[in-house]
This record gives sequence, structure tokens and C-alpha cells, in this order.
Amino acid sequence: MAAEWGYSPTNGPDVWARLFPQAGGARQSPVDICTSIASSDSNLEMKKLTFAYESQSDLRILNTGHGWKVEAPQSGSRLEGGPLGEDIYQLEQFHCHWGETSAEGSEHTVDGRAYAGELHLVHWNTTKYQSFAEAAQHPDGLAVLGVFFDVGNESNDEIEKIVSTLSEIKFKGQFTDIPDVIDPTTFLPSGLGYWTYLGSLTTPPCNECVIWIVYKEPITVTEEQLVQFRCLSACSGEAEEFIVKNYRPPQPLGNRALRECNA
Ligand SMILES: NS(=O)(=O)c1c(F)c(F)c(-n2cc(CC3CCCCC3)nn2)c(F)c1F
Ligand SMILES: [Zn+2]
Repeated sequence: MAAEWGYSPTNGPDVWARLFPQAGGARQSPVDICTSIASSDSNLEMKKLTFAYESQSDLRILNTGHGWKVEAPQSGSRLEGGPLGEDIYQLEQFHCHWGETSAEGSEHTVDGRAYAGELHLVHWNTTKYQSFAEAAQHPDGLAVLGVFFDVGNESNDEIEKIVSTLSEIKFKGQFTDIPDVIDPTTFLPSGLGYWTYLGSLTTPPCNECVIWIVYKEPITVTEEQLVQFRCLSACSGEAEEFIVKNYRPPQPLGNRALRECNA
């Protein structure tokens, strides 16, 4: 397998486990969310999931070669409650997954249906661990909020702040600062119902360290905004290999519990 993992037949999800053994584990993400087996859990209703983010400007966005990633270490942010027990999780970064067309692109699917993309807000457990890298080695180390993208006519203003920087980070390894103020709260849908289950990073090394919280209600972006995502290059040089898809297909849920909260 090519040294660098990716999403092509020769280095994609089907062969990740050769280099990254955890990718073949029993607690992998994403999964297909089968709504008929999701169980309502009164505990989730009682311990409301709460989040508090700061608005930040000059956040760094980089082209990872697999997509864009905004580094947003927010010591003042807090995600807690719901499935997170008594621990507090802090925002570390957010990024997104998409597909070649808007008929695909999300990582999680709902009753077999894919959305046009999926935003991930990645948090780590600051109650128990001293760093993101340490937290990523533990089963309750990370909490990721997943938000589906639906395509509509209305441009998403917060996503547009990301799109407006992409021409500056066309190639892998490039980064720039986002001049606009970003408030992560604005990425969340108005309806706060969600599904939750225990899973993993959806990219190598696929550590089984994520408490997943996937919102039921999608947010809207435009086709043009997704077209701009697909113009990023996976290469650092002149060669142009566009990042047209960067989603892992659903993995077996196995005997994991899938719970839901209709906030
Ligand atoms: N799609 S996802 O599951 O939301 C998702 C994530 F949650 C991530 F945290 C990462 N991630 C990977 C690393 C390197 C770490 C380096 C230290 C050891 C763990 C990996 N940094 N962030 C990631 F790439 C990703 F895709
Ligand atoms: Zn992701």
C-alpha cells in the first residue's frame, strides 16, 4: 500500500487496516444510523448536552491533503452532559467530509441515506487527560459533534468564511488565518436532537477513542460551497489531484448501543 493513506482504491478505507490495525476493530466509525434500533435513553434527556464556545478570529485553517482543518484550541470552550458523563470536553479542531457529487459525502448515513457532507467538531476530555494526543489513546478521550450538510439555495454564512480562504490553501501543507470571527455555535442546527454511540476516528490511525454525537437535523450549504471544497489539491506541488471525496463508508455497528436524544 502507498505510504500515504487516502481515499483511492489503492490507499483507501478498504486497505487502511494493513497499516493501521485499529481500522479493523469492532468499534469503528462512521456507522449507518438505523433509526429503528436507536433507543431513547431518559438519562440523555435528563443530563442535557450543553456547549459553550468562544467566538475567535484569526483561526488557522490548513490543507491537510485530505481536506481542510481549522485549528481551534479553545481553552474556554466546554462540551458536557448528555453521553459525556461528568467530564468536560474542549474544542480542538473542526473539519469536514464531502463527496464527488452531492448525492454522497457524509460519513454517517441515516437508514442508508447519505448527506452531501458532514462537519466534525472535535473535542477532547480535559477532565481526565493532559493533551489531545493523550486523550486520543483512551476510549472516552474525544467527543465529536457531527452535523450533516443538505444542499440548498441559501449560502451558509459561517461556511462561507471557510470557503473564502480556500484559494490561499490550494495545496497540501498550506495554511492561512481566517480573518473573520468564527463562532462554532453557528455550525449547529436549530433542532438539537441527536444520536450517540461509541466509535473511532474516521481517518487513520482510527483510534477507538470517540464518543460520537450526530445531530439529526442537517444544516444547509450551497452546491457552489461544496464545489469550492472539491478544488483543494491533495498534493503539495504543481500536480493537481483534487480532493473530490474524503469520506469513509459506514462500518459495522456490531453489538454497540445506538442511543438517541430528542432534545
Ligand atoms: N473524522 S474525525 O473522526 O472527526 C477525526 C478526528 F476526530 C480527529 F481527531 C482527527 N485527527 C487525527 C489527528 C492526529 C492525531 C495524532 C495523535 C494520535 C491521534 C491522532 N488529529 N486529528 C481526524 F483526522 C479525524 F478525521
Ligand atoms: Zn471527520
